[in-house]
Amino acid sequence: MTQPAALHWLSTPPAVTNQEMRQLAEQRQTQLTKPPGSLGRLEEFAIRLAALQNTLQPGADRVHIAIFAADHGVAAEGVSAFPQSVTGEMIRNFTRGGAAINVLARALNASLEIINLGTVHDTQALAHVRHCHLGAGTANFVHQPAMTWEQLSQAFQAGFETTEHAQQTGQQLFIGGEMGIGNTASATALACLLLNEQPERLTGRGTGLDEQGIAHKITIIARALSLHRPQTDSPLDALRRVGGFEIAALTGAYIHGAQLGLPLLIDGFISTVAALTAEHITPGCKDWFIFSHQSSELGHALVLKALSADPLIDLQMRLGEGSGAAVTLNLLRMACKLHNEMATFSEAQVSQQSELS
Ligand SMILES: O=C(O)c1ccc[n+]([C@@H]2O[C@H](COP(=O)([O-])O)[C@@H](O)[C@H]2O)c1
Ligand SMILES: Cc1cc2nc[nH]c2cc1C
Repeated sequence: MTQPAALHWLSTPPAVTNQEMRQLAEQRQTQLTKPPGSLGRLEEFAIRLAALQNTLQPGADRVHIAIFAADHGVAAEGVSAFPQSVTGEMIRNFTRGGAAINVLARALNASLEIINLGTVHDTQALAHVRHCHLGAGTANFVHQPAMTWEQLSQAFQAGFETTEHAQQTGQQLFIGGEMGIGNTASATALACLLLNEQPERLTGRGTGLDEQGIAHKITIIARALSLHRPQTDSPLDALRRVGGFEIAALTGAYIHGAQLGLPLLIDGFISTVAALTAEHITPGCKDWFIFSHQSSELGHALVLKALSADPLIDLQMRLGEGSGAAVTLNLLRMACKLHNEMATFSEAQVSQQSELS
């Protein structure tokens, strides 16, 4: 089977960012009571959000966080430091409020949604989880494509619905997160296909492999690439062959968010590979991405570079769950407050003239 007609929406171009609003916001920054440029990158964050939100009063108060979870067939190859059962166990933890992202979402007063795209252990009995069961995890991509076209299409649909709902409920910003044991192997293989890279340059520790574990993970990814590389004919096909359900759903959420003109705060390595995939499938999506942090996963720096991204912070985090993005939210909120609430030189009757001019 080839690409299903249900994916026709992927060819809708991303929304256009408002350059006039960007100029107005830049102008306002020069009028605020501070030496020009003295708020450093905070100035750029507010200017960027003003252009994306099409307003001189940008904000990041109404934020929706969606965590996409799924299992990976490639976990059978011993590519993670943790057993596959942890994906389902962490979904239960999310529903009980005990994971890092629960704590952050509460502290930030952000809404949090958990979507299970397909795990080995059934979580149907859990309340507060959106179930989109596409299978008991993906197939092992060392031997065959991870997904069928139908599964890929359904994962995209789950992502599409998530950003559609975020937009309809008036969110100012969207954070996508992921959880899935084995998904750094999947994201690494996908980045290798999209960027024509070798796995040695991108493969990292994930949840905590040692050097021997990393060497084995590289061998597994290299084997998968030798199977899929000659047959892969598009970024969408690359995602179907070596991606995961949650990576596909995130990619769909990003593409539709960009089409809607919803600013998207991108988390760590796996989320950035989904963002890269979105940009390869629907060029121009990256105008809507704000890269939150640089993860300590080896491949993240290279994938960020491929997107010409300069993330807000580097705290050497490597958790996933949207946690790095959530941690940067207060920076964006402060940037917006400063932009919106500081007095201008004329309002405060402060001399704007520099001695040098
Ligand atoms: O976001 C990151 O940069 C990141 C880096 C390494 C690991 N993770 C998380 O760890 C899990 C994948 O690690 P692994 O070793 O099982 O492939 C998955 O649940 C991710 O959310 C996340
Ligand atoms: C415990 C645990 C929590 C996580 N959250 C995201 N990925 C994870 C991986 C593990 C192993």
